[in-house]
Amino acid sequence: MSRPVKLSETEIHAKLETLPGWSLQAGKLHREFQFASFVEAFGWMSSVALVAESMGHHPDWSNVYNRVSVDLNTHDVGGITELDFTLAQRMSELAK
Ligand SMILES: C[C@H](O)[C@H](O)[C@H]1CNC2=NC(N)=NC(=O)C2=N1
Repeated sequence: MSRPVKLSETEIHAKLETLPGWSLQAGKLHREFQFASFVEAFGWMSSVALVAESMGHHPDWSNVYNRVSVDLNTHDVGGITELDFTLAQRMSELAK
């Protein structure tokens, strides 16, 4: 696969307009997800894990009971790329 391209801050802010709930925090795409229960949160994480593995692109995340805190960036280029926006979109869709 070709190396993903690091997006500029202007590009990131423009693309964030289309992603409700997500923001730029400490150079990463950030969102806090909340679910009805631990089982729902963990079930969502399991679904996301399959998507992430198929993309070869993985979230930084942590889970406390029914909440999951997510940060996305592309370690390989030290910034945010289209891969992060694609994963963010899939995460939001799976949480609906
Ligand atoms: C070789 C492997 O595909 C790479 O190290 C992938 C794995 N998952 C990854 N996930 C994230 N978030 N960023 C990466 O740069 C990255 N690189």
